Amino acid sequence: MKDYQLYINGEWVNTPSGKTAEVINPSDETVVATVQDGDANDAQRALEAAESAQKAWRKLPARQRAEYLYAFAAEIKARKKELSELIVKEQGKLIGVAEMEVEVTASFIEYACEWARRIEGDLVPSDNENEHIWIHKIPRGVVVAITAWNFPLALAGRKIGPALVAGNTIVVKPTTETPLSTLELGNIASKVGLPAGVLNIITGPGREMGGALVANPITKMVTMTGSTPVGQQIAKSAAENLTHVQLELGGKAPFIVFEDADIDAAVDAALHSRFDNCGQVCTCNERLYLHENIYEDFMGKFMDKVKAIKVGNPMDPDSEMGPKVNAKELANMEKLVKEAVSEGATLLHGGKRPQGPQFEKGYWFEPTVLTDVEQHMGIVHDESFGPILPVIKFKDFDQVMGYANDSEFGLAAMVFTNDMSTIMKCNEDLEFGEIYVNRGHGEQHQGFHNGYKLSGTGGEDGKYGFEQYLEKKTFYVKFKA
Ligand SMILES: NC(=O)C1=CN([C@@H]2O[C@H](COP(=O)(O)OP(=O)(O)OC[C@H]3O[C@@H](n4cnc5c(N)ncnc54)[C@H](OP(=O)(O)O)[C@@H]3O)[C@@H](O)[C@H]2O)C=CC1
Ligand SMILES: O=C(O)[C@@H](O)[C@@H]1OC[C@H](O)[C@H]1O
Repeated sequence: MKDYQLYINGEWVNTPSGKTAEVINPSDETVVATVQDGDANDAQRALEAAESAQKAWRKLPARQRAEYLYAFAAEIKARKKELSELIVKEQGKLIGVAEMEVEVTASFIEYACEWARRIEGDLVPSDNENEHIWIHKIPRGVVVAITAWNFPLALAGRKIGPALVAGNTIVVKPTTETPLSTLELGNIASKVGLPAGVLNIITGPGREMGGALVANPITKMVTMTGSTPVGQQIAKSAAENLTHVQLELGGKAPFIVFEDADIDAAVDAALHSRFDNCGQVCTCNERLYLHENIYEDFMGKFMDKVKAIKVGNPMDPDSEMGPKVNAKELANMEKLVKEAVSEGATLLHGGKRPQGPQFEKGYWFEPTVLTDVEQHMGIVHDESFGPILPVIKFKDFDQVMGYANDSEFGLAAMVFTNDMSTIMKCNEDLEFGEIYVNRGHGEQHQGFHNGYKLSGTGGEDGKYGFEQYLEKKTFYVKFKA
């Protein structure tokens, strides 16, 4: 079993307290590895290393910074087998999906590298004679990245790439649940010769270490992916130094199937957008709205597929759904189902740990479908972030728009219809940052992953996500007295 350390200033070091934390395999509750249980002092050390390294890193031509990151991405791909198996062990993701996650991590970084020659400012005419206005794009300084457990490596790459290409340096604090694949990026940084201090990776409890990273005046930007309550805490703390924040938080995506939809396509998309990665994706189909005239047809086809989902060992290529990430999340699944039934919902399928000796250990939960659900019920408003799907009938466009927007979240929505007028009205009326039409969820790097309301602020990916990592500096240049 490996005992990981902190990666600070290009070296592997222990936290002075000597405290460690265990990382548990969600499939069988065995200990995968230990990590340092770091604290605020380690946060300070990492921030100082990043601050010192940024002075030289920012002076490199962006193209040279990108060369380092292209090599970094290539090494991630070269270690695909090791990294994907580590992701399965720490998070319980299916091996095939973990392999995709490794590819996506490299791809996030390669996409960021494409911006190296596109960090463009403005040359603006002045109202004064013999004067120019120059607006430069410059790096912010030291970035703190705090990540969640559902795509641990990809979420880290999504932030490391743009942060470093833009000329910042970074301190990454992965979640305590799934830190291992992110820590391996320290070995990759050393392998490709990334200058010491440019990338730092530290582990420790979010409240203490994460809180210390956010509150420190060395930190010039915090980019965080995680829950809304923690994101709100980070925003409050960052306000003390007016630190720039980029928050990707919770969601409660509606999946709306209109009467004229392609039912077979909608069934397939609704299934994968709910149950892939055991429902642990921020843009998951968290509530299914079906027009009353296609309800029976849709549900007949949909339930056949739900019942056929093979829950099992994520290392088995035939498995179609693995476990929840930890005991706390599993308990929350059981709580949400119990509450929904007590409010009058019908448990149509699932709702409990699957039967069998292979499921006695681990955090297993069956694919679950709830019907006879009313819009006021808690399951329609509280994010499950797991394999639970409430289903609601609707009569017309206005009713379902009201249902969909009746949420404190505004990250993603999915809509199935072949009517262009309906699509355009959805574009007008839906209060979500990311809308998928006639397909399931799944962002692309050149888009913009942007949450409204309590789903976040700032957004990431694409041109607008890259811009978050840059500050502007304006010069008024009088070139003749
Ligand atoms: N919008 C998006 O793109 C995504 C959103 N999410 C959301 O994340 C949630 C699940 O992920 P989960 O990891 O449980 O989220 P959490 O909010 O619990 O944790 C996210 C990160 O924040 C850290 N943290 C916790 N408290 C603080 C604090 N006070 N200050 C600074 N950092 C802190 C955690 O550290 P530690 O774990 O060590 O406590 C972790 O690294 C779901 O709500 C899901 O919707 C998930 C993925 C993508
Ligand atoms: O954060 C999420 O859950 C999604 O944005 C997910 O993270 C990395 C993958 O590329 C996305 O599907």
